[in-house]
Amino acid sequence: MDIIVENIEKTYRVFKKSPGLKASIKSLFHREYVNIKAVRDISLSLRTGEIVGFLGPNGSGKTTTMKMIAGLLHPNAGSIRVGPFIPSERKNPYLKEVGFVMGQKGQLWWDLPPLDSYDLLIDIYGCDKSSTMAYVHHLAERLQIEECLRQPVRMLSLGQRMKAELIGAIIHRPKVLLLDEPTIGLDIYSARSIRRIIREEAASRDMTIILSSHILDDIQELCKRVVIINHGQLIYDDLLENCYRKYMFQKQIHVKFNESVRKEDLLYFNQIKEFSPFEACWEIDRSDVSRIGFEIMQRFNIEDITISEIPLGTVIEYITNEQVSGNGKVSQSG
Ligand SMILES: Nc1ncnc2c1ncn2[C@@H]1O[C@H](COP(=O)(O)OP(=O)(O)OP(=O)(O)O)[C@@H](O)[C@H]1O
Repeated sequence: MDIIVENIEKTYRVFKKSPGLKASIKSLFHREYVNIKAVRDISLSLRTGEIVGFLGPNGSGKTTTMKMIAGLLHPNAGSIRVGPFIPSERKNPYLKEVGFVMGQKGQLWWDLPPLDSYDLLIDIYGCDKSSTMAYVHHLAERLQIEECLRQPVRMLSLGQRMKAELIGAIIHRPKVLLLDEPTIGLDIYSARSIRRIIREEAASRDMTIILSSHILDDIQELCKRVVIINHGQLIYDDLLENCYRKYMFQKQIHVKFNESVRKEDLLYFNQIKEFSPFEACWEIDRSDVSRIGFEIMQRFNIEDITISEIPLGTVIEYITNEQVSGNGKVSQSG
């Protein structure tokens, strides 16, 4: 199912109360509100089956945008269409096509075992009971949480709970999946198995997915395209490979020294990105890396040296800073 978002905006109206008893009493008679502009004029389109990564600092408006696409919030301006549906109308046929995982907030009932919640969800979505339960067990086996399905959710570990939440979010085989920090706080094995299921399920039915994550492995493993949101605005939209290409002409040289060094004594001073007396990191043009690496090794008493690509996190940081300072243009993937 395709998703077309045009010029959406969302402002929250929040009750403002100053601290103290006097202010509390005053607020009983005179309430003051402030407006928080969470999303300002975001436009975006996704083709059926596309998986797009949402990146951006905390509070930049990613969750708010996803909630509007899910139909949980109404935009103050602009429009959203998902396939033939307008999400904010919250019609049942749309709700049956969309799944939402919120890493910070579960949809499973806390005191019930996941199986009981799944039973209720099967009724709510009107799914066929036996084939859906077979699907649940198939997913649980692949996620290795079969033995957890009969324990109350509150007794599960974070990783087990997130896996159970993912099953709950896709139990009705939605065509659109919104994932907001699905691997937050998980160990690498749990995060990896969640990513594997998302990838396989997406491919098996051409699911359109928006994935918001601060875990860059999630983005690198699952998304071909990334969107960066900052202060409620979309500031970048392009293929992930183009993000890399933009900074591919450089590599990083990380050096650990055996003794303390002074920054001003180091070579290629203006290409140093990080420094502490025992460590330094340079960003150097690819063609100069071996020559400069060799010079550093000859000149200093070195414990360790590594040469690597610029990490995605750093690339994203550069792109965000560039867009904010007005040096770059928002890219648009076709
Ligand atoms: N229910 C709400 N009521 C009032 N303000 C809200 C509400 N939800 C979010 N906000 C505010 O809207 C802005 C955007 O928040 P949002 O949760 O969309 O950001 P985010 O990019 O998802 O952040 P994070 O990466 O931390 O999850 C923030 O300033 C936040 O404080």
